[in-house]
This record gives sequence, structure tokens and C-alpha cells, in this order.
Amino acid sequence: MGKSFLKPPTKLATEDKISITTKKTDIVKNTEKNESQINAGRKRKSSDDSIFEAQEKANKKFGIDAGDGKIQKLIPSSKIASRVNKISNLRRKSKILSTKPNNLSVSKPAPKPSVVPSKINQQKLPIKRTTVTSSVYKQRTNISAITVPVANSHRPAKPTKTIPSSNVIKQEPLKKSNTAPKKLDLGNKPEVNGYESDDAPPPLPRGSNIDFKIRSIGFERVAKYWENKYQKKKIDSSSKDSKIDEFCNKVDEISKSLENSRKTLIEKETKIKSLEDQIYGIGEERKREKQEYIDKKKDMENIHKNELEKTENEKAKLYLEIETLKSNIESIEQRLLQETNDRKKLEVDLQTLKNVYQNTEELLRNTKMNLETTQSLLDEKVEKIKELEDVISQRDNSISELNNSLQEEEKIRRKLHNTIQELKGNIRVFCRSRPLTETGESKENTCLGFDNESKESKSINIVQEKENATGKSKTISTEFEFDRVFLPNTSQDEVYEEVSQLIQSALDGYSVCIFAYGQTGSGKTFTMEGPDNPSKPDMGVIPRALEQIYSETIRLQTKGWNYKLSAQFVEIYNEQLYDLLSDPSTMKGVSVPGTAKKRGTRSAASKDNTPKLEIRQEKDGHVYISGCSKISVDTPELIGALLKKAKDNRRVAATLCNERSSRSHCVFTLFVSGENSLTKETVSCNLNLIDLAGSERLSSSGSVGGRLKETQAINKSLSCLGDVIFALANSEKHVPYRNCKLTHMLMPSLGAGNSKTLMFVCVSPSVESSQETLCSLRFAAKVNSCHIGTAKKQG
Ligand SMILES: Nc1ncnc2c1ncn2[C@@H]1O[C@H](COP(=O)(O)OP(=O)(O)OP(=O)(O)O)[C@@H](O)[C@H]1O
Repeated sequence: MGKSFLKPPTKLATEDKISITTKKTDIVKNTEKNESQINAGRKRKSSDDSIFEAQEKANKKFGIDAGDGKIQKLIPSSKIASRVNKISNLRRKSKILSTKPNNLSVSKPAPKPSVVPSKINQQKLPIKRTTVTSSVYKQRTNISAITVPVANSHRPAKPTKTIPSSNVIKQEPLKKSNTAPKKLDLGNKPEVNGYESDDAPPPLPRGSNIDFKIRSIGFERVAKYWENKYQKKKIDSSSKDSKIDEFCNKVDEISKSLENSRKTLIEKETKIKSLEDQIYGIGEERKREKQEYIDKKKDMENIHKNELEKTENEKAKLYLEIETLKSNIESIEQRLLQETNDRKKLEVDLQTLKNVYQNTEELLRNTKMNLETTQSLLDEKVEKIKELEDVISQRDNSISELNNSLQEEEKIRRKLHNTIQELKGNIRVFCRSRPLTETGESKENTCLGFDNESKESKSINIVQEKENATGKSKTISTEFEFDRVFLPNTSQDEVYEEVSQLIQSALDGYSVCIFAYGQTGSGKTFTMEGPDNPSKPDMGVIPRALEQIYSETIRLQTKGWNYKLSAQFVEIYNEQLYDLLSDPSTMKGVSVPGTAKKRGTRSAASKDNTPKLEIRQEKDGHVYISGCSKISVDTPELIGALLKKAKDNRRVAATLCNERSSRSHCVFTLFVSGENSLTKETVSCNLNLIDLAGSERLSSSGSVGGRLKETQAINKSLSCLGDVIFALANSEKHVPYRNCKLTHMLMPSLGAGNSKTLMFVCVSPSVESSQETLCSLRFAAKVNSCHIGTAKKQG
């Protein structure tokens, strides 16, 4: 049985394992049983074979029988037959001898030996197998023919198995002499041809020459020999007969036992055959079972393989789960550790808190005691508070009454302020003289004279030297009166103090226009903006007005006012509008619809491809400049940035009159809109601060070419401004606003009974500029003579 056959699958279901194990055990048992049966059969067979062989051997060696269970030597049937044959021959001979003893010994000579005696002594007689039939043997053994070795006198004997003398009944040949044949001794020991008388019959004396006597002695010897021989044989025959009987008995016994053995052998052979059949059947059964087992094993192996794969997959999954769980466990452990540490900390904190709690409890007790005392004090104070609250409520009432009265007063103030402004005139003219410059201008060369040196001066004299028709020089003094005349040393603060009242009117909802008019270099820009990078005291009207308005909007927030401010800065050059706040790179976050890039010179500007700003008027009369920037003024810091930007963008061209002379009008407009959340009042107005271009005459400016054209445009627009003012003053039906860009864009803020206008006429004190100064003062006096109705509040 192969080992692989018994080897069970590595992993099976428990029931399959049990059935397989049981089957395996059965098969093993059956196989072992079969093998033992086979072995037993083999043993039996081998024992039978051995018996048979032994019998054969015994038969061959004449010897062994197992009749009594002891091993005995069996005599081969051939030998038995030959011996029986010999015995019968011997018996026959003995009978013959017994019947004719004397004849032989006396009358008949001994037969002539067929072989030379000497040779017979030296060689064994060969045995020749001869088939003989023995009735006795046949009866006993049922063997019909038995091969018996017989002596062959002529051939040398073949070597045969030697049978021990004790067990084998030897066929005694006639005794031969071991000694050499003696010579015929006619004496005591007569020799016949060398043979002894005991071994061979003495030779008969032959021949005619032999003495009778000797011959008779020879015959006597022969007879004697045969007589001795007979006697000996007789004795031997009787002993041999007894031995033969004994032997025959033994043969019978052996035959019987042999018969029995054969029967047993046949039975056993039958048994063996049946056992072999059984073995064959068992073998077949085993083969079938083996095949079934192999099939089942294969099935089980497949199942096992599948289950193994499944198990491997599940194992892999489980490994993954285990890994995940491990990582989870690690994180949980870390958290646990963290929690443990936190818990320890918390325990420490808890202990501290407990201590604190104990202390606090102690404190609490003390505090409670204090509290009780405080409570009594508090009750007292509550009483006092109640009293105070009554007082406060009374005061609140009085405050609200005061607020109401304040608002009323504010209204009254506004009305009064407006009345004052109206009384002062809705168009006013301030005259400002710049100081003489250090270079070229001396005090003696001044053409201006003021009535008194007080700060509240309102008149100004211009003194000119003129020649009459006779050629004599004549001093002509012309006096002008204005709402206010600022002396050359008047500071910016003093100037603005007068202006601030008008700025306040803008916050009160009135449109305001402030012009700076005068010849080039008379101080218009200085008055309106201040010098370049001005310090706080040198700041002009525009930055101060913006600051005032911004701070005033914040102050008025406490009175429920919420203002929105936005600024626009436009330059009018050669009757063309330019946006001075248009550079997006410097004005971050500003919406600039019409970009006006920095323009170099005026001639270059004329070739500029920048989209032109256009003045538009809506149906409701609202006038605006399309595409112009409006910057929301949210912080006071933005004011400075706006002015700087405008200054950077402003066109400056060198003229003969002033190296920084501005040849354009600059109009700064602040759009003011406000709403009072308390009184629900609303205001909306414009504050226009205008730095006009130089008003010098063409002859004095020395302009030619492009510069001449600029001067003409400037003079035209200034003339138009005068026309509008005079038309307003004369209450003419048609006011020529549209004659130039300046008056057209100022239309909402100029005249029409809803604006307040202030003109600064800036003059130079130099004698050289006296004629231009005279012209400017005349124009200003004309404006000052105008009365433009009562301004209406816009809301
Ligand atoms: N009140 C003043 N006090 C001191 N300096 C002044 C005063 N007015 C003008 N100036 C100076 O006189 C010069 C010319 O003034 P400004 O540029 O303001 O004249 P302008 O009329 O604006 O000339 P333009 O028409 O060319 O712009 C400047 O250097 C300025 O600083």
C-alpha cells in the first residue's frame, strides 16, 4: 500500500475527515487482512511447497516422511521401485540358490566377469536409469513408472547424491576386493588370476596342460567359494528380508502420509485458489476504492483548494482588517495616552480647583457676610438711584427739549446764515493783492493803495502815471470797493475765514461757486490751492474747504445728518474738457470712464486722441460731464491725494508772463448730498472752486501762434463768464451759459437764483502790471455791482 494512498488531504471538513479516516482504516485493515491471508496462504503454500519439495527431495533422496509430524527422509519412488525390483530379484536368486546350492558350487564354474577385476575395484559402477514397473509400488503409491538407477558395467558412473548410510538402504553389490588380485595360490590361499577367494570365485584351471589334480583343487576351491558365498548370501538374504519388510512398512507409511499430504495439498491449493480469488477480488475492490478515493481526494483537493483560496482571501481581508484595527488601536492607544495625561492634568487641576474651591468657599462665606452688609447699603443706594433716575429722566426730557430747540435753532441759524449771506449778496467779490516779489519789485514801484491798513479793508486804489495831451505826466488814482479787500500780507487763514461761511452754505444745501480771476501771476492758484506741497498754513481755499466740509459732515452726524461726498476735477483748455483725476495708476480703485493721459505741451495736447469729455444736460435740467471721474471722498487723506493728482495732470506752459503760468481753467467740483435721519431733511448741492486762466490782454501777454490761440480762448471764456453774470444781474430771459464750456458746465451752480457766487479778483501790486490790474478790477467791480436774486436751498 503506497504512502500517498494513505496520506490524507491537508485540510478537510470534519465529517469528510472522519469518513475518510474510517474508510482508510477499513482499507488498511482489509489490506492487512488480505495481506495476512495472502501471507498465510503463501506460508501454507510455501509450507506445502516445502512439504512437496521435501517429499520430492525425499523421493529423490529416498527419504523423508511427515506422517507423524516429524520430518523423515523419503525414498524416491524410482529408487524404491528399483530396490523392490532388486529385492524381488534377490529373493528369486535366493530361491534359486536355495534350490541349487551344490550345483553351483561344484559343477558350474563361476560366470566370467564382464569386466577386468582390477578395473572394477578402481571405478564405481555407473548407474543407469531404467524404467521398471512394480505392482507393489503401484498399489502403494499409484505411481506407474519409477526411474531407478541401475548399474552400468561399461560406463563410468555419474556423480549422484550420496544418501547417508544410516537412512539409505544400499543396494549391496557383490563384494569386491579392495586389494589387488592375487596370483593363483594352490596352497592355503590359492589365487586365480590374482583374485582372492572371498571376493571373487577363484579361477578355474583351464587348459589341457594343467594337472588334473590341480584342476580338481581349482574346482574344489570354486565350489567352496560358491558355497561360502551362498551361506553368506543366505544370512544376508534373511536380514535383508526383514529389512525390506521394515522398509516396505515404512514405504507404506510414507505413502499414506504422502497421500494425506497430497490431499491436504489439494485442499490447500483449493483454499489458496479461493484465497487468490478473494485477493483478486479484494485487489479489484481496493483498486476501485483507491480510484474512488483518488477521485474523492481530487474533489476534496479541489474543494480544499477553493476553500483554501477563499480562506486565503478571507485571511488577506482579515489581515487588512487586522492592520486597520492595529492602526486604530494605536491611534486609540495614543488618544488613551493623551487622555490619560489629560486626565492626570485634570486631576491635578481638579485638586487645585478643590483647594481653590475650599478657599473660595471661605471667601464666599466672608463675601456673603460682606454681601449682606453691602445689600443693606445697596438697598439704600437703590433708593438713591431711583431718586437719581427720576432726576435723570427729568433731565433727559429737558435734553430732548433742548435738542428740539437746538434743531430749531440750527434751522434758525441756517436761515440767519443764509439771510446774512443774502444780505452780503449772492454774488460777492473779494479782492486780493499778492505781495511784491523779492526780485524786481520794490515798495516804491507799487501801483496799489489801500484806504487804510486795517484788516477789514473793502476799498483799493490803483495809481497810474499818465501823460496828458500836452505831454505832462498826471497821476490818476482809481478807487474800487469790494465786499472785502485782502492786503498783500493777508494770510491764507484770514482769507479762508471769509470763505468758510460760503462753504457752510454748501453744507446747508446751497450751490456755491468760488472763482479766482486775475492776470497771470497775480496769485489765483496760490489763493485757490496754495503753493506746491503746501504746509498747513499755506493751504488754499480748495483743501481747506474739503477739510471743513469733511469735518463738518462728521460733526453733523450727531444731529442726524449723513452726507455723501464725491469730487470731480476738470480742466478746460482751448475750449476742451480734460479729466484731471483720470490716471488709474495713481488713483487706485477709481472708475475712470474717459482716460486723459498726461499731456506734454499744449500743442501736443491738441493732437491727443483721448476721448473728449462732453457736457450733457438731462431733461430735468441736470447738467453733467459724460465720462468724467467722480471720486468718492471717504477719508480726509484722500483730499491731498486728489489735489496732488490734479496738480500733476494740470497743464503748465511757459509764457512770457509767468514761467508757471497756467493757460487753462481748472474747475474743482464737490458734489454734496445729505439726509437727516431725524428730521428727514435732504440736501444736494455742488461746490465749485475754480482757478481761472490768466486774464492778461493779448498785447501784454506777447503770445503768438499757439499761445495766441490759447489767450484768445481764455479771454473768450472769461468774457462769456462776464456775460452770464451780467445777464443774471439784469435778469435777462436768456442767459448765455452755452457760449463757452466754462459757463455751460457751471450752469447748475451759477445763477438761476439757487447759487452763491464768490469771485476773488487777484491783482499784482507791480507798476508794470497796473494796466492789467486796472482791467481786472474793472471787471470785478462790474461783477460786484450785480445782484443775482435770492439763492434757493436745493434739496
Ligand atoms: N498772497 C500771496 N502771498 C505770497 N505769495 C504769493 C501770493 N500770491 C501769489 N504769490 C506768488 O506769486 C507767484 C504767482 O502766483 P500764482 O501762480 O498763484 O499766480 P496765478 O495767477 O495763479 O498765475 P497763472 O495764471 O499763471 O496761474 C507765485 O510764486 C506765488 O507763490
